[in-house]
Amino acid sequence: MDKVFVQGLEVLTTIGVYEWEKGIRQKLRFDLEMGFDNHPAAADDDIHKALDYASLSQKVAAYAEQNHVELVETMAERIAQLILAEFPVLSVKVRLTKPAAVPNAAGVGVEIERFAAGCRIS
Ligand SMILES: Nc1nc2c(c(=O)[nH]1)N=C([C@H](O)[C@@H](O)CO)CN2
Repeated sequence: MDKVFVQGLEVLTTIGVYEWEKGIRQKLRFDLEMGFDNHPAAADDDIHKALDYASLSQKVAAYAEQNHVELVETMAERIAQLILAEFPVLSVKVRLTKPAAVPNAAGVGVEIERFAAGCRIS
């Protein structure tokens, strides 16, 4: 399956389990990979037939900045559902890193993969 990806999309937002985290903004890094048929866009050299990674990145960043949750799991799930709802993708993989959460770790986080209805390959 063809892919369109967004690597290292950084967003500042309020996220965390602990009280001290609810009054600050922390950096999140999104790595996104969407299953999408790139052939029609390539055949016609037409952005309207492509999955516009700029528009997708803007929507993901705006959502993450404006919506505050406790868990990275929750944010990753909501971002996956947002992409599936708003873009004609077959699948989406969301890797969400919280770079400064654990001292001496370069990053911690989660990775999930979700599929559009009827697109699950087992
Ligand atoms: N599986 C998770 N573990 C933890 C999370 C989380 O979102 N998912 N969050 C925290 C705290 O918010 C942490 O990031 C603060 O340093 C702890 N564990």
